[in-house]
Amino acid sequence: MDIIFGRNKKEQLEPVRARVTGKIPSWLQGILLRNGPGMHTVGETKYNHWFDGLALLHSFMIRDGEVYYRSKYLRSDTYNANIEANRIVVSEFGTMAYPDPCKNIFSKAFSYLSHTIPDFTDNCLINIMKCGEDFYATTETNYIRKINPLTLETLEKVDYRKYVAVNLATSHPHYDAAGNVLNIGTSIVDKGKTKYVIFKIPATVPEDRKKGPRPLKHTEVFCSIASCSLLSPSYYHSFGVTENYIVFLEQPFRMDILKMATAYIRGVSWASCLAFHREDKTYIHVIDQRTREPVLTKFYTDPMVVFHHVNAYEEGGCLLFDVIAYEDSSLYELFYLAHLNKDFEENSRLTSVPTLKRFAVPLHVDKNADVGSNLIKLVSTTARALKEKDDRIYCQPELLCEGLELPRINYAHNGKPYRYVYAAEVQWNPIPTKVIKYDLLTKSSLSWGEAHCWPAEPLFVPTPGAQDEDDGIILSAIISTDPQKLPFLLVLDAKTFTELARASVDADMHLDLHGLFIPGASWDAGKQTPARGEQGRSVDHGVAPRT
Ligand SMILES: CC1=C(/C=C/C(C)=C/C=C/C(C)=C/C=O)C(C)(C)CCC1
Ligand SMILES: [Fe+2]
Repeated sequence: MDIIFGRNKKEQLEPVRARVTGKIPSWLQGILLRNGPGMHTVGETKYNHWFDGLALLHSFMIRDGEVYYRSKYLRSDTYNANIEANRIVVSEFGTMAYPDPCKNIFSKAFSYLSHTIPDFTDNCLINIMKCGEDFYATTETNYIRKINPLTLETLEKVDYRKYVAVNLATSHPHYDAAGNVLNIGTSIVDKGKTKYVIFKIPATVPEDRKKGPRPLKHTEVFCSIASCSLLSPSYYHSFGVTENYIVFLEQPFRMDILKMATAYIRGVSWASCLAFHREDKTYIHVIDQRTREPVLTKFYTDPMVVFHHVNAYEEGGCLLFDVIAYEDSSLYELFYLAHLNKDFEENSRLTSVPTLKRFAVPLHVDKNADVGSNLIKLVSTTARALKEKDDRIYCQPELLCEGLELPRINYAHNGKPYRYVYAAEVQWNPIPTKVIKYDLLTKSSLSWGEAHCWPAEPLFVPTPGAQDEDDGIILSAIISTDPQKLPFLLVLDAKTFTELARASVDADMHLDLHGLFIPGASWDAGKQTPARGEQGRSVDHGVAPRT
């Protein structure tokens, strides 16, 4: 596993042509752009956690049946400072770093104090976000980094706090049909309050106002939700939207702000300030997009940890939402590199298996309904919502499928009824071995897997003019631990899950996290410039909004 997690990856600055076997559909033209951690050692220093690794962007440019690959480390301030010092000098999720070991006692004390309100990292390693015509590498702090999607060059550093009062924001924004971005972040003890702030970044802005980081300047707060606790807000990684609602889970996996404020002095990581409170509940917040107000009914469920929402939609007066849920926070524990690299099989067992669960929330609660009655009358789900005596509603999910993570859907169905989930198959071990397609209607699945192959998140790209939800292809970057096998871009028929093609790349590819597909875009492999003037003309976020 050291090959996958331990070793620093070499960037591939010059585009390298892949060896294609099979046939890539001729309509598939564009760039698959992805992000993930690629470097875990700087000089003599090592990160502790896989999510700490320095962001390595990579892209597969697909044109006329050919594929070109390139990769480049994000030149974040964090990357530059580390490389210059030849050691880790910026703290990440699982690693607390000390920039100035030789300073005298006074400057050390000052450094401690200035870290009380920490300046987080700009090592944006999780995902790629599209705002208007611009692309950003993202993590979960207040920083995002603009990038050139064609050359993978790092551009300006953007501090969300300039536009909206958030200290943290997710790497999983949603996009509406016009390409407007909807995201959620946490505002920590601002004016005596801790809240979750839902904000919107418009895809387009009026001509005369096009100055600065354009769409971001026009960010607006959509709605705020007060945190249950001032000093221990929930940690969350994503949220859900339907046509008219937003669903946000305030889960009992919480950040302890006082612990965070003293973490630097105590020499512990940010990760050690997160804890799962198995004695607490998970609160389900539902926001009406039309009024921009939270629905007043109190919905809750059992304690759980959710990283990825899959989809949400409305049916028969109910809001249904599907998530990958865990019974504890063991997933984050397992990604400590010490667990991943030694005795992999033994040390990397999850104590709870990721499970696809469907929740149903009644949108109109009958005040006269009996206490204990189930308010969900849908035939399509066994999920229940039980009325309690204080008018609170306890939601019991339907268990749909076990052993999957990194879910994606046909994004044209985001917020709407849907049938298929594409995901990586994981069982008791967090590293995916297969790509799967789960059919929510028939509760059956199809899968692709190969010995010594480790697939990344599968991404769905629709066939032009597609009729069926699964009319398209699946793209996944596969790395291999077989020294005889090169890493490759896998192209599957989304309907049948048969392999259409693979494009093997002679490069040091990393296991990545998330990304998107930019249809139509292409760079000239030789000149490294956009070809056909189609740069970022439209985008699929796994994929839909055509702006
Ligand atoms: C640096 C930093 C953070 C980073 C979190 C990261 C990097 C999370 C990655 C999560 C992933 C990849 C989940 C996949 O399911 C926090 C805790 C937000 C806050 C403190 C500073
Ligand atoms: Fe994620």
